[in-house]
Amino acid sequence: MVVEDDPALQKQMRWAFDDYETVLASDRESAITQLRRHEPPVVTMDLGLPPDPDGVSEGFALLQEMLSLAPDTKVIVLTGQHDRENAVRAVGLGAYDFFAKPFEPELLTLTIDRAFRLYDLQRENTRLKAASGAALEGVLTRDAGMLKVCRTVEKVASAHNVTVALLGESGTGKEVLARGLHTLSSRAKERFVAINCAAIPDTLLEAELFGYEKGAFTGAVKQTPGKIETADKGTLFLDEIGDLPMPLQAKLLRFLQERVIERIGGRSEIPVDVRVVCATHQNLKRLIETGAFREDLYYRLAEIVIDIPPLRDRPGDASLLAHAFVQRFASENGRGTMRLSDDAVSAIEAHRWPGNVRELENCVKRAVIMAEDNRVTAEDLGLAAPDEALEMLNLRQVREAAERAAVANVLSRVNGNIARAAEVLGVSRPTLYDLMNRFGIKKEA
Ligand SMILES: Nc1ncnc2c1ncn2[C@@H]1O[C@H](COP(=O)(O)OP(=O)(O)OP(=O)(O)O)[C@@H](O)[C@H]1O
Repeated sequence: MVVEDDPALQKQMRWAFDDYETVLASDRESAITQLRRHEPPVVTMDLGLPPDPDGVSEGFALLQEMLSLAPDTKVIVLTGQHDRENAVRAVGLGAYDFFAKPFEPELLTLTIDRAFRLYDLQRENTRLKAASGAALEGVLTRDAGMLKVCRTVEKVASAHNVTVALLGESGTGKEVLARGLHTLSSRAKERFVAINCAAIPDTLLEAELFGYEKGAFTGAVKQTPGKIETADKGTLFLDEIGDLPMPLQAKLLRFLQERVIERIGGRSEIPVDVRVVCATHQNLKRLIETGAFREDLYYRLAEIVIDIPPLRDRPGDASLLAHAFVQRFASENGRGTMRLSDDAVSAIEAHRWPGNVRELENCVKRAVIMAEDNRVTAEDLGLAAPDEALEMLNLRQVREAAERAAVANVLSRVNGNIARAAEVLGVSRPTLYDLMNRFGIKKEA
């Protein structure tokens, strides 16, 4: 798409880019309409657009609107000569590149070619990721919320000193994500050391975390480094951090501030370089209110907070995971190929899974052993088969329901304005009328 308000220049650009299919727009409104309708991979845009052709306010407003509607679009901003400031600002906002006017068409074409290539590669990458089902090593999901969590983990991984708090119900995959984070980080070659603060008695936890010198207490027969020290250069995963007793909270806070530890009974300070990832199913904010968790420690631990959705809020994931677990346990148990019956899949999708992925994993493990033949039924899983027939869920029906909801929603938001609704939905007015007819939606309703 070429966004340019000067008709002569518009024509010249269309001619210069005749290798591409080009759509034109001359102001913000028409550009957004075209963006919605054609989803152009690459956009060139002038910053000076009416009603502010000599300023940049309209151009920047359009740039931001386009990138929030279609973040993958590669936008090349055309600026005035020597207008470095606006060029840098545009790239800072997410523009792909900038070019000073007047431009040489051959040079701009090279940049456009590159933008197309990048767009295609990113598309392919997204497609491959979706196809393999592996959003992050060890993490299976197709749910948008969970995929977003994975993207956040990927981003945070490269900031190798930032502490991360993973919050979510039991069994949602906090440890899997912590391991994924470690594997993607520059610390991947070093150790990933996990410790469950709830599983170790308070009296032993300090020794476990900080280590001890020989003779520090009865039974301390030899010098022993703690988990923090063992994780040096790597990642320390503190699971169930909400269960850390108060005195140890103070000690952990001191470590996070100073980055040195002292073993129990030791005299020297040992510097340790670790990234700390912690997790809990508890509500830390509430623990802080009741005085059970230190607020200052929370802010040290939770530089980045990642909320993990429970399995019941990830539509489709339960059956995706169940199919994968069936394959894994069938081959581990030497049962060849096994599959889930239709009623089993329906029952899995209908169940609420209070214990999340762990509960599902255990349920499938047991069912694979219990199954009479190579089919795992709802009964093997110990779940009631819901009445809902599988045929109810065909794609056409789902698509139609989604289309109907979108049309109705947009129409009510634009107060029945057909032209505006068609624009937002990226369809022509006749198409919108067809859709309304088909779904029996009235303009006024
Ligand atoms: N998205 C996923 N894909 C594949 N396996 C998963 C996924 N999420 C969790 N699992 C598996 O489910 C089990 C529980 O996951 P994990 O131990 O990471 O949960 P958790 O949130 O740390 O649980 P807890 O709070 O009880 O410690 C593990 O066996 C893990 O391998």
